[in-house]
Amino acid sequence: MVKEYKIAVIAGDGIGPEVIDEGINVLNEMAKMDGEIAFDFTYFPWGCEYYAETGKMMDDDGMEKLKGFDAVYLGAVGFPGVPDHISLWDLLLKIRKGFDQYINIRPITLLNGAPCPLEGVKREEIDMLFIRENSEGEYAGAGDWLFKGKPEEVVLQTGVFSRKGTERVIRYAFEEARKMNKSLTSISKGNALNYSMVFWDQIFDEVSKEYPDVQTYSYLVDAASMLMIKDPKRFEVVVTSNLFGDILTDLGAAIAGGLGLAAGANINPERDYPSMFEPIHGSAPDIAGEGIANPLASIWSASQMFDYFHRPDLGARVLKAIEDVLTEKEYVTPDLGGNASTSEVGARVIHYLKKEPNES
Ligand SMILES: NC(=O)c1ccc[n+]([C@@H]2O[C@H](COP(=O)([O-])OP(=O)(O)OC[C@H]3O[C@@H](n4cnc5c(N)ncnc54)[C@H](O)[C@@H]3O)[C@@H](O)[C@H]2O)c1
Ligand SMILES: O=C(O)C[C@@H](O)C(=O)O
Ligand SMILES: [K+]
Ligand SMILES: [Mn+2]
Repeated sequence: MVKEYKIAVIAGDGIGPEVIDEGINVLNEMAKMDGEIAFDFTYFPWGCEYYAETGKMMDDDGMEKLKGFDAVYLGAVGFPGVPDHISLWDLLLKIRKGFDQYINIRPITLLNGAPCPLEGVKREEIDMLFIRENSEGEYAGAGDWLFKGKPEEVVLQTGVFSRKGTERVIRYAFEEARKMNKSLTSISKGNALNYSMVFWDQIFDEVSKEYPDVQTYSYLVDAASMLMIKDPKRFEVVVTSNLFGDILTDLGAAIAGGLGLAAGANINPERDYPSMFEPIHGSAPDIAGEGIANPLASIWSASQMFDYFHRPDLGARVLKAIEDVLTEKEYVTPDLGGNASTSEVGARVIHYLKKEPNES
């Protein structure tokens, strides 16, 4: 019996559609080769162009439309002409929050063949799994803008850390660390953020008592960003807040091959709502339309989708094909020092996917 998964595709803006096309080719090819699963893709034209035409980033009943899907596959949102806070809040954050995708899984792993700007670091020393809080914190959208335009103008942006929200992401991270037999590092800022991060640290301590078998570390975010460069092997599973996780995973991407190689999964662990898979990069307006965007991050997020659908064997095969392409180096995009196009890289991944089971 073939199991069919219904995927909502929001390719979005800029390089989004370019990289998503390649990810979809990989998903289809892998499914075809496996024979036991299949995908049914439905495309939604939402994003900044849609906004320019309709004044909306997505349809009013957009969330209702997405609800019945097994997953969302997203490219990127945001483009010059639409304020970034509108494109982010009316589409990406709306989905993350509306579908309670409170876990953001971002692997920072230096694959074979991927370039690393750090000297003297062994490949296996960069292998982290970031678990970013994805529903509240600094991104709660709580605040105010008072006396707009007046001399006494004041803005407030309030971090919201609920006990439920903080506990569930920390507990999720402990479970992952236990499963993987790895240490867990919490990254916070309890010295300056005297409410939110003192609370975060307290919850981390509380939950850690339930996991005496998991080795823990705790760093302030400023020191952590330095240590990720100077001594990346310290970090295995990492749990951190929404904003810190956003920043540190771009930093992580930089030491693990760049943004063109960094994938992320927005997960609703209870599976009450669809989860969403996307490269962590944005729409890259500076290279959009040139056909040179690196599709490997979006293909890696397709691999995360296989993991999520209980087929880690297929996820691992996709990742292996990405590594084959990186190791060969002949078909990589300019960000990785090559001159291949987006579609050439996608085709090369499929070439290796087809080869793998028998020949490697
Ligand atoms: N999740 C998302 O959809 C998301 C994430 C980040 C930024 N954004 C939005 O994207 C827009 C651009 O933001 P930005 O420039 O700060 O970040 P960005 O990630 O789009 O680009 C940063 C730099 O990395 C390069 N880059 C990114 N992805 C690449 C790829 N796959 N291949 C090769 N090079 C790549 C870009 O060319 C650019 O030089 C903004 O509107 C922003 O709000 C969206
Ligand atoms: O979460 C965000 O701020 C949007 C984007 O920067 C991301 O990392 O997904
Ligand atoms: K993205
Ligand atoms: Mn980001």
